[in-house]
Amino acid sequence: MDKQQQESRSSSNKKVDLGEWVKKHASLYEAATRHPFIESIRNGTVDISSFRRWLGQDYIFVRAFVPFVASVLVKACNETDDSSDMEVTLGGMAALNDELAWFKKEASKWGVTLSAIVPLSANVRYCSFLKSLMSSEVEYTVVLTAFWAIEAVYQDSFAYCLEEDAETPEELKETCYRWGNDDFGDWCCTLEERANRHLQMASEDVRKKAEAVFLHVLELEVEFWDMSCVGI
Ligand SMILES: Cc1ncc(CO)c(N)n1
Repeated sequence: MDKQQQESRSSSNKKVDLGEWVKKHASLYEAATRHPFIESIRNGTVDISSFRRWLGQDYIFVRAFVPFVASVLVKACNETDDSSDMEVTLGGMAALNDELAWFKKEASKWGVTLSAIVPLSANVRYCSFLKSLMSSEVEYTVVLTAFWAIEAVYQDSFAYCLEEDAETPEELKETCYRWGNDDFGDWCCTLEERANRHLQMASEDVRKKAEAVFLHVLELEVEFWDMSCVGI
């Protein structure tokens, strides 16, 4: 192998993984997972009208998330022959079925009328970003990265509200548990492993796109939390 070949081989073998990106962009990751809204749930000072706003808006988001996850599933089936990829995404789809039912139940508990919710602008922006990722032009590695980032932010944020020293109000624990539970944590780890595997094999160009999408998801998550606590 000549030097040039060696260099190109070593650059394609360069260790890239999502954990490295979390470290590299720690302040943005922290802004998305330790947002004042999440801190207010964790310390029990949460404004209930903010929580209700978040609940209604997130229901709209999850409805838009379903076709996005379906598009990831289609790409998994078309672009890889590894059945683990299909299975992890299919597991995510199944969980969304439960999640929509849960939103309806939770909304009635909090007196939120889901049919009357108008999406706020941060939500509209996030949903149109999801739509843009559904295009067949967007590589599987890139959408898998986005899928992981979207789920990981919720997992990390809500698990934080369930830590031993958290003072999360009893009536919000079920919500936190929905995303903060260990099974969902394990599933996110599996998704992360799948995404890492594809990132390792990807071209530099696709890795760059995946990193940009990761950052954009974090920004949109921060805006989504911001939207939930306007006016307090
Ligand atoms: C805004 C937002 N991000 C991530 C998730 C996780 O599913 C969600 N429900 N809502």
